[in-house]
Amino acid sequence: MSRWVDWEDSLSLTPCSRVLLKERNGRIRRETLNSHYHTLDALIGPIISRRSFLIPRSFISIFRSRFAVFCFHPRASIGFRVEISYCFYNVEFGGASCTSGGDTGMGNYWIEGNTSTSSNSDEDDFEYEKGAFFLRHKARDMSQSQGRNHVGYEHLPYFQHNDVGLHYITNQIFKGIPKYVKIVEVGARDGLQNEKNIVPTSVKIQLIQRLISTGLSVVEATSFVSPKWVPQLADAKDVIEAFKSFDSVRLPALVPNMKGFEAAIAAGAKEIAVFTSASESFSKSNINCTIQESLARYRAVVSAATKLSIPVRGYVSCVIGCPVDGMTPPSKVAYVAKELHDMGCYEISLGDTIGIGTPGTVITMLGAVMAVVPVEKLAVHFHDTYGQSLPNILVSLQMGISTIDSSIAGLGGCPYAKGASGNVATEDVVYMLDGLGIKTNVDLRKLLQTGEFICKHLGRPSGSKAALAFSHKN
Ligand SMILES: CC(C)(COP(=O)([O-])OP(=O)([O-])OC[C@H]1O[C@@H](n2cnc3c(N)ncnc32)[C@H](O)[C@@H]1OP(=O)([O-])[O-])[C@@H](O)C(=O)NCCC(=O)NCCSC(=O)C[C@@](C)(O)CC(=O)[O-]
Repeated sequence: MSRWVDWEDSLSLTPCSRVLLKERNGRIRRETLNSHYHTLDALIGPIISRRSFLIPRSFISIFRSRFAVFCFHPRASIGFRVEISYCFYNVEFGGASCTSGGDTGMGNYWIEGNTSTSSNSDEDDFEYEKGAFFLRHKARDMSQSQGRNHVGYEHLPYFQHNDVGLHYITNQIFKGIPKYVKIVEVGARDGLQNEKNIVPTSVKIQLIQRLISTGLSVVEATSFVSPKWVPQLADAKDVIEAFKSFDSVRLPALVPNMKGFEAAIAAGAKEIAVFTSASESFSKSNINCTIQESLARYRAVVSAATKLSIPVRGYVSCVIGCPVDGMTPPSKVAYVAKELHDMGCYEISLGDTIGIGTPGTVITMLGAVMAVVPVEKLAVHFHDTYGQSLPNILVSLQMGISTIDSSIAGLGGCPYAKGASGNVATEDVVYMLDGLGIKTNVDLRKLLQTGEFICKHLGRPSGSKAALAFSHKN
């Protein structure tokens, strides 16, 4: 009752499956899985990574060796045997050898536990029934509704490469990168606020619905700012009201003062964001007050929100530089971030509003902020003016940041920041994170379809490089 399978074959081991690890010296170690594994490389990588005897170089040599893996059904002691001839993407690390613990490089693995066929049906389904909306779809229904020219994305080889083992591999180089990243989608607010032509409220609502359906857990919905300053978001009340009874996803709204806060609460907002700057000139041009005045305003807003148990996110703009004041001292960013943190903001998003940051300047800025605000309370918010967003995100991940703001199709820009271009595209961020083996719970395929949807409405190509590349392949 055994069969041979290739190492690329689907495995689908569930949490609590037990793995017996047999070393060449005959010693058997028992491991209990704490995650799902669908491929052997995903399984073996994390197991090895937990073992103190392993160093990265020996990891490579292990993967060049042959493995025998036996999988047993838990209730019957029968199973299948897997023999893996592992060539690690042709990567050669010359002279690699195992060190302490000795002889594990040619080890065998025996696996016992639940082997089950995996079902993707959960991923394909999305279903919600709340407030003014009633949606009950399969993802493909949504795709069909986008018309004949809709890009399918189903057959892209990319989608086969997302697994946990990848994180183990990338973590060898990018030490300490998080296993999970929370993406804060800002397309419906930051993405649209700069649009000249007013986007119909129904389109904004549809955009938010689609963004939710991709798996995003935070979708910034709108701003309760002066409609004279930002006419595009004058329908904030209608947008928030449409999602009044949504509980599963967080839909924060920006507020610049108490007036905005009260309007947001009246409309049914369950989370808000306040925004200030590390540059005096930008503060003046964006919210018509000094940094200190804005902080005083926000203390009142955060205090009122806290009484209602409304979480408040804080933004600091111009964390690298300002079009008027020039480069921003990192100490100034740290000061403003700490003020927001101390007044009760649960998370501080650091915005490179005009997108001039490079990994070098980002490291310096983050270093200063992390000295005064815990890293788990920080998010990064990059605009892609100089094409530096992804390297900036990568370096932020290495520094321990695990919350990233991004905008569908790379939409965006601040109307009060000359030279500010679009935000980093969510599609590009998810593509990179997937490629690093970092979990986001976001379905790239649905994201691409959502980007296509909004770009069609805006009548322009996507600002996402990944979206453009995928659409050319179809
Ligand atoms: C802050 C204000 C209101 C001050 O604007 P002001 O003109 O100094 O305010 P005011 O108190 O003198 O009031 C003037 C008028 O605005 C009204 N007003 C006053 N407050 C509100 C309100 N909340 N909602 C609606 N209306 C409001 C108020 O009632 C009055 O109406 P009037 O009597 O003339 O008819 C204005 O400057 C403003 O709305 N600014 C917002 C600008 C903005 O939205 N910028 C983009 C967001 S920030 C960003 O994009 C950066 C970020 C977050 O993404 C991160 C990054 O990339 O860096």
